[in-house]
Amino acid sequence: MEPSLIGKRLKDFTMSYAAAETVVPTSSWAATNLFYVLLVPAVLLWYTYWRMSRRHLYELADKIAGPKGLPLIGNALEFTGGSDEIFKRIVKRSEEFDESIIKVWIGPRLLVFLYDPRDVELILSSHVHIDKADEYKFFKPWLGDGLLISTGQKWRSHRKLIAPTFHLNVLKSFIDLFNANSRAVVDKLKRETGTFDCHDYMSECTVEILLETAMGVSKSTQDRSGFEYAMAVMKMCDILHLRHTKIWLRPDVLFNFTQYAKLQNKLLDIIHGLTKKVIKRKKEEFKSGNKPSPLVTEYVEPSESTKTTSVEGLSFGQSSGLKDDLDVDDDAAVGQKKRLAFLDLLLESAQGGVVISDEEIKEQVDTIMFEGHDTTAAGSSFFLSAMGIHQDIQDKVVEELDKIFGDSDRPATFQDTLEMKYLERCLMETLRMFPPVPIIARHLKQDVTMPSNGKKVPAGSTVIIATYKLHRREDIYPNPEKFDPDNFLPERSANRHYYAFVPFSAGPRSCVGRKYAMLKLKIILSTILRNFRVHSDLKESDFKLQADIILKRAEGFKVRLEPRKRMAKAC
Ligand code: HEM
Repeated sequence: MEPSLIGKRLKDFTMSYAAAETVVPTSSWAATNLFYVLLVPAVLLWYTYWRMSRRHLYELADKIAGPKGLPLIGNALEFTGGSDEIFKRIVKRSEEFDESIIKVWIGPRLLVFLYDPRDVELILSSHVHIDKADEYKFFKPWLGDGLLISTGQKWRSHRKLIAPTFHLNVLKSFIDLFNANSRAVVDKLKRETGTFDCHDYMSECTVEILLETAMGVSKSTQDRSGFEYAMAVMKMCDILHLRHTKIWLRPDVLFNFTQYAKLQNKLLDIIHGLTKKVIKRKKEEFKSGNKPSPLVTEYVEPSESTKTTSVEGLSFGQSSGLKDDLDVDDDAAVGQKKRLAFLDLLLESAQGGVVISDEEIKEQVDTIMFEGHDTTAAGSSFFLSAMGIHQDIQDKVVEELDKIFGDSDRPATFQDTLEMKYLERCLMETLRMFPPVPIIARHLKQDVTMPSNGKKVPAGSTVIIATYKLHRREDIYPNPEKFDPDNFLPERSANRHYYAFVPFSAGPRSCVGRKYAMLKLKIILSTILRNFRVHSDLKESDFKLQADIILKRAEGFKVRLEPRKRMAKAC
């Protein structure tokens, strides 16, 4: 090619390139503009459609009292600050309203708080409103589809399988282990000379008891992982609470970019590490031919197939008029009935892979380990705090214990726990004032008219049973801020609405560990009080309460112990 021709082509190319350079930005600018011009009406259209599809929800919500919110974010700003500040603010804000049904918007989510026993009964006793609220989904990476979260047929069949493993006859067989662990914690507490946080001890002790009883892992094979596990659970609850209250942490796409997601993964490694280890160990025992032996073998008469299993005069943490599947032995099978501990039963059921899969076992073990330890650790720590404050009440508990045990250092029997009537009232009063699970949330699939004021709570909303508020209603508990165990005298309880006291929830989704918790707590707490006088430098009004899923004292459960003259011998 001639150089002049090459030069011309090059010139043409440079010119057309330069022209293209000016054309492309112009067309891309136009395309971008067009995109935005179309996007804005599309978003507006979608928003209008979304609002219209929720018109019914807004109409009914408008009729429910509640604090005024801001556009788009609603009342989300009420949930800023530390956990204790949020708790205090929400309780205070609720006092501004006379009504016992209060709405709150967190962004587009409508939450309706209930604290009238009639409304609480309608929700908790229902077999329809059993779906857990969307807020529970943050538990999924941890608890999977365990009993706490699952719903429908899966929940029903697993509940039927698991509830009998907390039957009273099974619990009675745990008494020796409850006693041995209670004495072990007393030994550890002897190290404390000044003020300390008793929650750490209660946490470790309840994890160890759960491992030995429900999971059937003997003490000799346990290691320090129990304490590490308990601490990891506490931090996990902090993260879940953050996701409940901070609107921007709710979507996974945003959460996964935060440091909390990284921390959550680390904590889950510790938590699942323990549960996997427990299951593996049990499976190996199974394989080596060491089949689980039944804890008890009962003979069930044909006529007794629907007998109740409650004990006269003992309500196990709920109003004595209430009954749930833990009170009714509705197994139709007659003849010999072998009762297995929780994990033994799950593994045996899984042998054929029909009733429950390996993954489901893991989910249930995670659920029982969490629900079974953090709640009782908080309950027992609040009890000790209350005893430290009310020396006169503590004296009465000890007087009762002296009557039962005299000078003896013997371990407690089941019969002894039945006689701990005053201690039980103190425990119930603790659970009234400081319910370890301060709220219970359900998702409504249909509109529900509340009996207390006839208002309709719309389908699609989250109803929250505000147990903490319900338990402090002045019209039900005169002087509700006062720690008064006599609130649970039979004559006072008899005049109260059954659903005015629901620390363990109630109805079909009540706590499966209710009887286990009450029995275990009576043995641990009586053993501690037989050995120590508890002191507290703070009053209840000084407590900084926070509700990171489980109700806690933000400043820690600070108490002091003074050895009693007569010390129970350690086993
Ligand atoms: C003081 C101790 C305890 C308290 C206050 C307590 C309270 C509660 C409450 C309020 C619920 C209902 C939660 C909801 O619906 O969101 C619940 C459910 C549950 N609790 Fe407990 N709990 C305690 C101890 C235990 C123990 C010791 C275990 C097991 C060993 C346990 C296992 C469960 C399970 C599996 C559920 C889910 C039941 C279902 O949905 O069918 N809890 N508990």
